[in-house]
Amino acid sequence: MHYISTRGQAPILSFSEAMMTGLARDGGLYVPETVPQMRPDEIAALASLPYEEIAFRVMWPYLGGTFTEAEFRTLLAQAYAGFGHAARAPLVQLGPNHFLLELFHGPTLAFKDFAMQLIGQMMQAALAKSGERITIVGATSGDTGSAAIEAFRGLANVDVFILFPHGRVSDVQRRQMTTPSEANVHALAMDGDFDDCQARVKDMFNDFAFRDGVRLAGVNSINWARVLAQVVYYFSSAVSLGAPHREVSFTVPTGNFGDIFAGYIARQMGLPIAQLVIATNQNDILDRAMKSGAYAMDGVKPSISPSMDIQVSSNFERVLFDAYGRDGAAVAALMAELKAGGFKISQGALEMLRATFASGRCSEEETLATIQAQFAATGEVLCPHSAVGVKVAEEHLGAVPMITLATAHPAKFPDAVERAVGLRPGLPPRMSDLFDRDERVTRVPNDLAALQTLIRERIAR
Ligand SMILES: Cc1ncc(COP(=O)(O)O)c(C=O)c1O
Ligand SMILES: N[C@@H](CCOP(=O)(O)O)C(=O)O
Repeated sequence: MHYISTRGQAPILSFSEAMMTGLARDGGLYVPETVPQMRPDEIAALASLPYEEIAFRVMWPYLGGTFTEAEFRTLLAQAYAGFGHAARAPLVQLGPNHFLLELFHGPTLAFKDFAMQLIGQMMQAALAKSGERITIVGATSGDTGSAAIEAFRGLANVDVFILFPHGRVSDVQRRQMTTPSEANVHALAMDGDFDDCQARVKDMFNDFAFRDGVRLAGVNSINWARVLAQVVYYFSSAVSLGAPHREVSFTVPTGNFGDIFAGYIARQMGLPIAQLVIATNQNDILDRAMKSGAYAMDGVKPSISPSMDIQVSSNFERVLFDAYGRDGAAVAALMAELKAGGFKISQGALEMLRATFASGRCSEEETLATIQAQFAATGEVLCPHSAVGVKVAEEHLGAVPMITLATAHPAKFPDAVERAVGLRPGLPPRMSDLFDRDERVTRVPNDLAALQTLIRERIAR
């Protein structure tokens, strides 16, 4: 199994190399050279298996001998042992043909734990073999950062630096990042928005002297292993509703396009997915791009679903690579245009995208109204991101069962939930002292050189 860059100019890597590399050296993202297929009988056999076994069968063909079967099963068991629900990703019914996939039962209460807990295990195992030390630098709009810190805190051979946009994450998200006391955790509150944080991380990867000097690793969804781990719950939920004998559709609250790209990969592998619906908040660049064919930036507007306040949707590059017939030069040209504000998607590529994805947008008022309506109708308390998904899914309901991804626990966004339903969702008991813990955070400018100096100094200590 080999991994190639979406821009066509970087070395071809194995799975373990791609996992430890993060961004490709030509600035692109790694994708599998060919997508492994699962036959209908293999998919049917997943029904009623434990989540970890489904994960094993879905992911194993991608690993190319990085681990033995026994090693990988152990890593999976360790990754999901800390989840607060036996099913890991339970499905609840919202309506006659509408289901909610609860992805917030992991240690930091967001879907990021599914991949981050496993990457933590896989990277540790790889580092134990190589004896290396790495520096993880990640960008977050709130959830990736807390999940990464939880997965890597206290490890002897890893420093983890997380850039988050100052003042633009919820108090719970910020405290999840700033209260761990381990010396290898570095929470950095940066001036700017998430796109700025993500751009600085990519700049660090594109500065080879820095990248090689600190042995930079990435745990954002630029890392293929993140996407791969998220493919699993598309299979687990679809088979529980009758796939492969019955088609299902998914609606995915979308920002950086990683989660829905995982659904796209599940479809490529053979899972019968009728529709993949992109759901955006008021930062609706993806919905506009799907409707108009123009990917045009118009500034990030802070919202009550802050984790999706994103304009530079990193993984869109991965699907563009396929939409442009895997032409790396064409993708590189589009990404160069994006730096100047946007690009026009070619007619052929747009047709491919529209054949695969539908899209919709949810305003702030609609988000609040959806939280309220779902609570009244079903008792389910949605986080604002999941509410964006539910609202857009409702516009796409039909004969095929629809699964909407619930990406975070409502307690991570208590202000928005309280505005909608008048009650403040509580954190699980293990986090009940989150607001009593001391915070440790460094305020940093949106300045590459200053960030690099800080990182070099911290890891030299
Ligand atoms: C709670 C929540 N929902 C949805 C998203 C969007 O996911 P993606 O960036 O993979 O599209 C994010 C951030 O990524 C998130 O944190
Ligand atoms: N919403 C994310 C943004 C980063 O996305 P990633 O999937 O690329 O790590 C967050 O919560 O940080």
